[in-house]
Amino acid sequence: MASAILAIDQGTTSTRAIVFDVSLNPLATVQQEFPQIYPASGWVEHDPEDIWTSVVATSQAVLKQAGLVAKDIAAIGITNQRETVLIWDRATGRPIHNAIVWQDRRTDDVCTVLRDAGHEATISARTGLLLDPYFSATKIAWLLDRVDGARAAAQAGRLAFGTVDTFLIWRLTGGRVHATDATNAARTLLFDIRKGQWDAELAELFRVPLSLLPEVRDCTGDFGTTDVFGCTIAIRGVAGDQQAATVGQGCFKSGMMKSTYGTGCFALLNTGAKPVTSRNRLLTTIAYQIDGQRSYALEGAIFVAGAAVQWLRDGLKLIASSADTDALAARHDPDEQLYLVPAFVGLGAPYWDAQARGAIFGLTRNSGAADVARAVLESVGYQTRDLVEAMRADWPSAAGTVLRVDGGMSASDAAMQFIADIMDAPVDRPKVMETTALGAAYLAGFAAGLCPDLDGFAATWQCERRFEPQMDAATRERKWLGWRDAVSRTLTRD
Ligand SMILES: Nc1ncnc2c1ncn2[C@@H]1O[C@H](COP(=O)(O)OP(=O)(O)O)[C@@H](O)[C@H]1O
Ligand SMILES: O=P(O)(O)OC[C@H](O)CO
Repeated sequence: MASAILAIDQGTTSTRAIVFDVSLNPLATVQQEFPQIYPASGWVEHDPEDIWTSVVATSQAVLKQAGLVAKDIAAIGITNQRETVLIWDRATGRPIHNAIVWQDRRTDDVCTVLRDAGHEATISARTGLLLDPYFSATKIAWLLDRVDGARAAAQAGRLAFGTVDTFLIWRLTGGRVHATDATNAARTLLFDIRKGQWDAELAELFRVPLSLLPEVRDCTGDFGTTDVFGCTIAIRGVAGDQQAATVGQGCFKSGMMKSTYGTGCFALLNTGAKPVTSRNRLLTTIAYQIDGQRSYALEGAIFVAGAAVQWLRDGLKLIASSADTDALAARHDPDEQLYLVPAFVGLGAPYWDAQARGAIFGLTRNSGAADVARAVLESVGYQTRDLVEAMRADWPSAAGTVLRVDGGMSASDAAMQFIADIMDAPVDRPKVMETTALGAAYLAGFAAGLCPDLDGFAATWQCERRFEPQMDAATRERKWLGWRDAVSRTLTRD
């Protein structure tokens, strides 16, 4: 009898496949990085075939590593980098262009035009999002306008759009299923998060034909079956990666919050069955949808967290591996106070300034590599506090909330300690750090009738380490004011 669940976590810089047993213990993990393509300043693309081959290769390898075969897999869960746009030919399955990645800023001018025309309030009220190139809609229109013949082909119904989940489902099912889940749909700027359906007026405003869009299902929906791995396996769980991490962290009660430190950093605060409108430029999003019931979250999205560590490694070549960051930063001079504002692709929440660019402040002749590394780690803490302050202002009952952390960069003890220090609040790191994949596996396992209900699953969450705040109040305040000043100097608009 099938006794395991395969989670596919298709992230921004790498794809992971993880096999869990039905008690949701991880049995094996295989990870593969794939190339980032930077065709112009502020542009970021992925080759869809790199995404696809990395998914197939890691899934096959993880089965082998766990000593399993395809018929041992009861269900597949898929979780993915969100907002990233793919368009493909329905007849051939061939993408018409590289994927335009969520970090890509090429459609900033379109967003400015729409904002100046006064559309942002309506768009925000319906989608919970803001007019920023981060989201999918303007990227879809860019592809339709810039790829030869694409708009005509779309109008003739020959093309399909999808975020990465949808593309993978299409490929895995051999083109039989064109579907997404509500959490991914909620990131497109085309989805009414209160009604739970595509919004025809927004589709017209963004010039996206409705015929391109996938069907929207529950996170625990039926997404068809795949024969790619040697026998027929059901795809039963789908969620955007930040929402999957919210599930994997067991943040099901209103007031619970998680923050994931991968390429970027995304904090989600569960606000329950009713969407909360932010007055502080946070996003309102769908946390998960099960049996047609939506739970909502306030989200703070930061574009650069671990990506700044990658910059230390690949750009500045100060470290050989991301894991070396803490050791280098530990050698920093406490009298040096550098601030790195990592606005490499603009700034996300709560600033939303696509034109801002990164800067380092406070350099002296004594500043060295260790000080820069320390500034990278601290930048993640400052940005987290930016988000949490905005959340507390929007939703005062968030005040006593403990932050549950995960993602590749949560392995950095120094970064996690600094987050606790600068927020003056405890930070909990779970035993299972692969919470994104765990969330996808749980959704698939629950849908397949193998896993307990939400409360039963939440009760299994275990803390690996709690980081308690240790910084004195005066230092915290001084550092915080320095960060606010540094950010204000990088902003290009109020
Ligand atoms: N020990 C570490 N210290 C600091 N950063 C780390 C560490 N390990 C991984 N990272 C960073 O975490 C990020 C990868 O996290 P991951 O969750 O895999 O991201 P994504 O899903 O966005 O691809 C990379 O940017 C990497 O530099
Ligand atoms: O792939 P990650 O973990 O960097 O997450 C990316 C987010 O989903 C973008 O919104």
